Amino acid sequence: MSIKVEPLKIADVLLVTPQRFRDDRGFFSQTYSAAQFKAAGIDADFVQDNHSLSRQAGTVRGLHFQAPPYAQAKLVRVLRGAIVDVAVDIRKTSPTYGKWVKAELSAENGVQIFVPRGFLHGFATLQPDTEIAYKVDNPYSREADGAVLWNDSALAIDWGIDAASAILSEKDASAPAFGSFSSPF
Ligand SMILES: Cc1cn([C@H]2C[C@H](O)[C@@H](COP(=O)(O)OP(=O)(O)O[C@H]3O[C@@H](C)C(=O)[C@@H](O)[C@H]3O)O2)c(=O)[nH]c1=O
Repeated sequence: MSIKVEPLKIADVLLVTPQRFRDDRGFFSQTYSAAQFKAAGIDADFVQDNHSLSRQAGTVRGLHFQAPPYAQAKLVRVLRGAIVDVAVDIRKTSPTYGKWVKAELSAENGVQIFVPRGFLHGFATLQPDTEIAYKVDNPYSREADGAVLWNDSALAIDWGIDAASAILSEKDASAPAFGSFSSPF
């Protein structure tokens, strides 16, 4: 059993692809192994697993963060359908502050993304009935939960969907602009 780990352009954000053992029945895959992630230098003690379903293609969830002491690293994968997953660097001392990376994750490709603490995170669904599962290394806190506007022109994220028909929660649709956001990291 092995995992392939590839840094994205912001090198702390990683694509992790676990091996799939295929046979006539389908496949088997270890989607998370503490020992292997540790050996690969991925440093997170996950404490909560999340699962969400987005009914319509073009649903956007994000851009989200939890402020310290509830900051969360996330390990995201797709169970059904496909997403474009985006991470924005909001570490104030980082040379890539305000820059983003993205990756396509699908049930088919089995690719996972590791998003460290200190990033905004969001995704857009590319297929109907897309389900994702993700691990986080700090519990949910309603008070620490925050958002930045997903399609802010200052961030200029290429989501690869039709922005005019994107489906958002009320909270995400009215999230503050990046320019008026003060990063807690
Ligand atoms: C994220 C979360 C939400 N909730 C509740 C709060 C609310 O009533 C309901 C829906 O919450 P939200 O609208 O924030 O769900 P959602 O928009 O799916 O939020 C998620 O988006 C992605 C992009 C992330 O990165 C996650 O960390 C999380 O922020 O679920 C929990 O109880 N625990 C949790 O961990």
